Amino acid sequence: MRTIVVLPTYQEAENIAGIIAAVLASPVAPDVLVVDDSSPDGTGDVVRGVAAGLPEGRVRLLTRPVKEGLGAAYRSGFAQAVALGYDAVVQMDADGSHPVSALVPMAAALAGGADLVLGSRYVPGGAVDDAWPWYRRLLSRGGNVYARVLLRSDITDLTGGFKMWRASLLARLDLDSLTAAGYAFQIQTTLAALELGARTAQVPILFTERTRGSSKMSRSIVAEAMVAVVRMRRHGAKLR
Ligand SMILES: Nc1nc2c(ncn2[C@@H]2O[C@H](COP(=O)(O)OP(=O)(O)O[C@H]3O[C@H](CO)[C@@H](O)[C@H](O)[C@@H]3O)[C@@H](O)[C@H]2O)c(=O)[nH]1
Repeated sequence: MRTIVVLPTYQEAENIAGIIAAVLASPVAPDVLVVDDSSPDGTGDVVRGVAAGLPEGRVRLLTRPVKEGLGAAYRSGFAQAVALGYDAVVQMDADGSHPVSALVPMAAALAGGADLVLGSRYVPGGAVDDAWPWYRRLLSRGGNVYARVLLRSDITDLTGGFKMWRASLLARLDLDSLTAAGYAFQIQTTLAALELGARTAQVPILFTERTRGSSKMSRSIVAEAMVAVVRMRRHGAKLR
């Protein structure tokens, strides 16, 4: 199953070479597409240097002119991944927070018939490491309970950012209508998949706090998610 891992980056120059190497070494043998919002720290240059030393197509870089949020980066990356004809598309953070080892059980779940496999911190065997600040744990847990109750979903980690998509499902999403800029995009895309009748599976993951660089989480991202979930409850994933 031809797989590509989409890595959104903003200021990940310290992390990106290591995460690319770990992904390429996975038994799933994925290619990589980095979606960089013109990071001023030279993330794009690091990616170009890594790609130059590899066979054509193993590592690709999609450069976007300005920082527009996680959702916009994934919309661009997913569209390109689908257009390139891959069978499976993975989304994950580029800071080492998501375990590359989970790609193997995720791929197995997809091969077993799931259309969307979510790496979950909140199923048996899943966890968040102690280094994650307490307020982030509280925000993550609270945000998931809030979203699950309002959206009546049994998906345990709606806000998580580590997922493997069957490309044919991703191609059916009207990505342009899923306009959340920040992390609400994670909830929005999973809800859109459920609205399409997607078969889902959850794989336990250990989420580990990044050791280099900084989170892009912000109050505006949290506020957007709070409002977006209420609108999704009323209108569905497309917010209208
Ligand atoms: N291209 C681009 N990439 C971005 C942007 N904002 C963040 N990213 C990238 O998205 C990934 C996650 O960003 P972080 O800022 O490190 O996320 P976090 O605080 O660790 O939040 C985690 O938890 C959220 C809620 O559970 C998740 O939604 C999120 O994906 C991530 O796993 C990183 O690779 C980061 O470079 C952006 O505006 N543009």
